[in-house]
This record gives sequence, structure tokens and C-alpha cells, in this order.
Amino acid sequence: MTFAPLQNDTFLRACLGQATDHTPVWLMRQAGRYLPEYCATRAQAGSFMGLATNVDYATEVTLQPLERYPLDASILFSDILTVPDAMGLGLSFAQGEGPKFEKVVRDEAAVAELAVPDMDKLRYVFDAVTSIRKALNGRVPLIGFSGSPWTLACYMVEGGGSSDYRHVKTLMYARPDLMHRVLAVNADAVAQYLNLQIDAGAQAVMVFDSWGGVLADGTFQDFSLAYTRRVLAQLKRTGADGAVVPRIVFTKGGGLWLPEMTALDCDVLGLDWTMNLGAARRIVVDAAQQKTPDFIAARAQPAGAEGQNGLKYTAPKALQGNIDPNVLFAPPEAIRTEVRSVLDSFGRPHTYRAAPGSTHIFNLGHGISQFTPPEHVSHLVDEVHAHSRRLRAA
Ligand SMILES: Cc1c2[nH]c(c1CCC(=O)O)Cc1[nH]c(c(CCC(=O)O)c1C)Cc1[nH]c(c(CCC(=O)O)c1C)Cc1[nH]c(c(C)c1CCC(=O)O)C2
Repeated sequence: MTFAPLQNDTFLRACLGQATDHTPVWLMRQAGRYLPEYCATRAQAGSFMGLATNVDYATEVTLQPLERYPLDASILFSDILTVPDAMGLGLSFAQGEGPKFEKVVRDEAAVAELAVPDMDKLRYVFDAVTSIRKALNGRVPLIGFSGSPWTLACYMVEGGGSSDYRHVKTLMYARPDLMHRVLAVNADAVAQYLNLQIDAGAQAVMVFDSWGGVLADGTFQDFSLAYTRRVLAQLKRTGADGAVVPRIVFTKGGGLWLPEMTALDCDVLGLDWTMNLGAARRIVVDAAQQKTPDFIAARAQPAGAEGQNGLKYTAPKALQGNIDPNVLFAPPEAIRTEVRSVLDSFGRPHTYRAAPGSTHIFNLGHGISQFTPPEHVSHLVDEVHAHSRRLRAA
């Protein structure tokens, strides 16, 4: 399987800590209900799962936001809940309501039954990845994704969305042994799922730990972070074409744990809007400097090379985020002001020779709202490109 050469590698370069002439931008949930063309295709497909399981529809809606906006990356159209669905829990999305599972995993018997699903049940996802790569024709890279083991467990135990996470936290505190088993199965399923997306053509992969931030300090490390680590440890480093596949970990509400997350074996950390990007940048750069005392020399070396002191040079993690998606409800001039403020908070973009590294990928701090006026997104994307070029020229 060979695909057309990539025409815009800005996103992949930024993921790997390399200099770019502008800050790349894409948006979480960029293909979704705020786009009238998405709603039209969804109506044809009849349901969300009808859309996600049909390769042609999934390809069509993945490309829809790219037709409107000069985004620097695309993301597979699917959902994190396809994995528990393949485990036999019976996923459905009722119109106007959130996701629902027919079966919930709350007791010893249900936990005992749980197993890594036959990946053939998820073939429609891998087929969609290959079809989207072909349709993109090298325009921008394609991101594959999965939920984190903890975030998937939240839906599997609650049976759907939740406002208080009562059932999943009850299981965690009352029967940590059962919770650990659910998370171990999820981690191994997610790792296989992402590796097959990589084989099918995904050029980067992202783990959505959307509900990591609802955990208490201590439980986050044991029940979320440890299993994200278990996923990362099993992931392939390169795709079928030999290109490095960057890994992104996004923990909503995880800003306080950023110092601990710098130790993850991933390339990019995603942040929600509560975190100052300049402060986050200092944390990731400090973490890399501790591992590599001669930091400037490290920048001149490929990551992973052996230094004179015998230490492995580690590039600081790139950061992805983090504008409040609600900014998109404000008038265009206010959107542009907020975009500049997020870019400025990250600070002067890294160039090879200039001091301390870390690169920035612009994104929302969480998924785009279905009520967003589509024309407002044009202002956001345009301002990211224009202002980030200005920052590099300054
Ligand atoms: C928690 C989570 C889910 N799904 C996802 C997450 C993690 C990201 C996050 O925290 O937002 C991830 C996801 N879901 C979807 C994508 C597609 C790719 C993209 O970003 O464009 C991605 C990356 C499509 C979708 N997944 C869903 C929709 C809307 C459903 C529809 O079209 O009817 C889309 C476009 C449904 C979904 N799926 C999920 C929920 C809670 C819902 C209902 C909420 C809602 O209605 O917005 C679970």
C-alpha cells in the first residue's frame, strides 16, 4: 500500500519538535454537527453508527472540514466508543442524546467476561483509515485515535455519559481489583486498535483521556496514567512506510499533572483551556533539560542519539491546545484577539538555533460545540496562520 507524498508536513514536524514556518492547527471534533454538510450526510446515513461504519460516508465527512478551512491535519471520523462496542456492549446514539450501552460492566461477572475484542469487528475503522488516506492524496496528515483505558471504562461502567461518575468511582474505590482488570483489558485492546490504525495508514495517533481530570490526585496516576503508559509501551513507532508516527496524549483537566506526564513515552501533550501555555512550555522544557544537561547540544542531535556524557538526548514534548471552544461564539474580532493571546502565551516559536525548544500545535481545549457558527472557524484558522508567521518574523 503506497500513498501520495505529503504536501503539508507542518503538523508532523511540530509533533516531533521540529521548526515550521507557521503553527499548525486542527480542531478536536472538526467533522461534526456544526457543519450543515455533516448533518446532511448523517441524515442520509440514518444514524451516527451508520455514518461511522460506512467507509464512503466516513471518508466524506472526514474531508468536509478540509474543504472549508486550510487545516493542517485531518482526524479519522469515528468514535472512541467503537472499542467497547466491539467488546459486545451494544453501542447506540439516540438523536439528541449521548451514547448508550445496552450492557454495563459493574459487577464481578461482567468484568470476568470482558476481553480484548476480535479486531476484525473493527475492520470498518481500519478500512476507513486507508480510504481516507487515499482520498486525502497527501494534502495533510491523517490522525488516528482512541479513548484512554480510563475514559473508555467511564462509559462502560456508567453505561453512557455521566455528570458525577458515581458508578465508575464506586467500582474503583470498592473493588479496585475489578477496576484494574477492566483497565488492563482496555489498554491491550486500545494498543492493538491503534497499531492496526497505524498499519492502515494513520500518520499520528492520539489518546483521548477526556475524563482523566475527574479523578483525585493519586487515583489519576494509578487508574488513568498507568494504563495510558501501558498503551504507549505497546505502540509501533513507525508506519508501513517507515515514517515515525507521533503519539499525542490529551488529558482534559490534567494540567496539574503535567510534570508527571512529561515522563510518558509520547511526543505531544494536549491541554485544555485551564492551563497557561507558557507555564506548560517551561514544565516540558525543564523536564527535558533534567534528562539532558547540555540542552543546546541536545537540540543539534537527533532525539535518541547518545551524547558525550552517555545520556540519551530527549527533545521536550510538543504542546497541543488550548483555546476555549466557547471563544468561537464571540464576534470575529474577539476570536482573533483570543487566538493571538493563546499563541503569545506559548511565546516565541522555537527555531533550531534559538533557545529552549518545545513546539506548539494549535487546537481547541476540547471538542468544538455543535452550535458553533461555521464561518467563525475561518477566522480562527486564518489568525493562527497569520499571527504565528508574524511571531516567527519578529
Ligand atoms: C468522550 C468522547 C466521545 N467521542 C470522542 C471522545 C473524546 C473526545 C472528547 O472528549 O470530546 C472522540 C470523537 N468522537 C468523534 C470524533 C471524530 C473525529 C473529529 O474529531 O472530527 C472523535 C475524535 C465523532 C463524534 N462522536 C459523536 C458525535 C456527534 C454525534 C452525532 O452526529 O449524532 C460526533 C461527530 C457522539 C459522541 N461520542 C462521545 C460522546 C460523549 C458523544 C455524544 C456527545 C455529542 O453529541 O456531541 C464519546
